[in-house]
Amino acid sequence: MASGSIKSLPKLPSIRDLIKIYGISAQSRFSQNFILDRNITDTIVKNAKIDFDHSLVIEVGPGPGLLTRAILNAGAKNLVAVEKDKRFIPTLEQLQAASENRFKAILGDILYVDHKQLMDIAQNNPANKQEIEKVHIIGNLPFNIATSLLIQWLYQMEKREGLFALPEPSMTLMFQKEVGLRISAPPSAKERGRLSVMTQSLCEAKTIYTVRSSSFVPKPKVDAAVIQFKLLKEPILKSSIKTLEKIHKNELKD
Ligand SMILES: C[S@@+](CC[C@H](N)C(=O)[O-])C[C@H]1O[C@@H](n2cnc3c(N)ncnc32)[C@H](O)[C@@H]1O
Repeated sequence: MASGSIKSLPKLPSIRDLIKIYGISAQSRFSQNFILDRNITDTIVKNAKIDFDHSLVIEVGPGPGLLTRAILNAGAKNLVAVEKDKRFIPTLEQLQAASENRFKAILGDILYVDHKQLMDIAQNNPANKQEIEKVHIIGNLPFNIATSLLIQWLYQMEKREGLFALPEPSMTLMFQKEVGLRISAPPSAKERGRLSVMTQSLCEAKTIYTVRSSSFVPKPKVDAAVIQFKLLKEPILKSSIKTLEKIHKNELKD
């Protein structure tokens, strides 16, 4: 149920039915593993504790849109999603209409999308009545680009570029569990490695939920973990920018 003056979405066809109606089969080149259980998407959004009243929310890879529906039902006022597979655009446009302008989906690649374009869309959103005060990025990430995307964003966070120039950036992102464990590993953990150090030198990173592989359609080989990131007010290791720069330029392989 949405909070405040925001109305819940009207009754919509189920995601399973939409996938059938549009004849959409999951494509591995887009790392498509869908969540079709509403309890899981609702729990992810609840655990993300997003300040919907003041935040622009960006969703990566909405696909058929169950997580998107959960975000809107929880009260998002300004949600912009980037989806690379054009087969989902008609279903996302239906959701856009049902959301009374609170949601806009664009066709694009999250690795290359212009962050200024996302902010312009959000600022021109007729449902947006106030200044954007914060940004929250959320998504069940396509696993094949998840680590590169995180490294790109850490690099941008350190420089406060693009979306990360907005105040108080935070993120709720789903990774393969083993990657999530590395990202959030404390200093004494066996999973601790470069990804943990780079992430935690800039952000507080913690696992807020785990999802079994059997909850996805099609079922991937491994379970998933949802990690919450909050940018630290003062980065711990200022030298991490050098490592990030090298990785960003593909000079290092993780
Ligand atoms: C793991 S699925 C998640 C789908 C949906 N959010 C869910 O939770 O069921 C990843 C989604 O990201 C999309 N995607 C893959 N690569 C992308 C990219 N580079 N930019 C934006 N979206 C991408 C896929 O088409 C797919 O919809």
